[in-house]
Amino acid sequence: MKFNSRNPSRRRGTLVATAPQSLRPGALPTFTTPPCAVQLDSVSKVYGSDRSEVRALDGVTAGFPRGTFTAVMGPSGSGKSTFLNCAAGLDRPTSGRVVLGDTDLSGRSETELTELRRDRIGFVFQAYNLLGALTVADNVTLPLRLAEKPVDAEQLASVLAAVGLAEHHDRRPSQLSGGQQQRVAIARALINRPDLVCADEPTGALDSRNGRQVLALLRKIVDDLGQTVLMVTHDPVAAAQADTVVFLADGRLAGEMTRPSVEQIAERMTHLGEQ
Ligand SMILES: Nc1ncnc2c1ncn2[C@@H]1O[C@H](COP(=O)(O)OP(=O)(O)OP(=O)(O)O)[C@@H](O)[C@H]1O
Repeated sequence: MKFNSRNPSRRRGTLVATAPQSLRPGALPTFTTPPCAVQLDSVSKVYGSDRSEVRALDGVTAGFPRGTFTAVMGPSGSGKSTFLNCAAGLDRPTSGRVVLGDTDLSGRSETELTELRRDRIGFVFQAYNLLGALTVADNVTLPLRLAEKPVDAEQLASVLAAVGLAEHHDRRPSQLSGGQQQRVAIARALINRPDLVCADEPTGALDSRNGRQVLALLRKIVDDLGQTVLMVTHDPVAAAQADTVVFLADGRLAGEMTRPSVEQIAERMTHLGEQ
């Protein structure tokens, strides 16, 4: 397959290294399982000011090794979307830094961040965000065309085959089920062979059968293609597909679990909600 495996071995065990908080300025924490697709180093995000200030993230340090699948969970308002948005360069931390591969995102211009996101990060959203006027093939190759890169027919075919949509090349999104549309979105996220795939509630709009298929596909792109997936979810069933589940509470890391069961995740969430 041209869409090549970079990490066929499925990694388990400690995924997120929560480094000591007392880092010397400018130093990245030492992670036990390098290299990381993305690292957050003492990242805080504050919205508003003075009395309306909200500290959405509070000194979060975490690293996500390449070829791993991580779910981010926490109560509503705990900072999950802010965490994902900072990791993906969609939002700028108020302090701390985010390093994508070996690229520090701090101080980058909006244009540079836009290009980094376009070229190196794949996004999958709850609402699919496909363009209804375009065919499946044109939706999938849009990131390439926006970057003025050539569209390689073989690459397109292999990505569509990887998500099980080879037959639906010329269909419009309205001619597909919700699950199929989300698989188109995943193919679009993969077309650039990104360093990181960020998924925000990717099964939130799907019934359980389609949701299971999408989760199995996210698992497959990690196991077979060596992709790195960071997924925000409220759903313990979805999170149980991940190698590691990271919990947030009040903008801070509140622990992690390695290959937990649905029941273990649900129980942990119940206790987080009580805090
Ligand atoms: N643009 C913004 N302006 C002001 N406050 C914000 C903004 N975005 C998020 N917040 C606040 O930051 C905190 C964290 O929000 P965030 O959306 O990251 O949480 P979440 O865990 O993803 O929540 P949910 O599960 O409900 O989607 C919340 O208190 C939220 O109200």
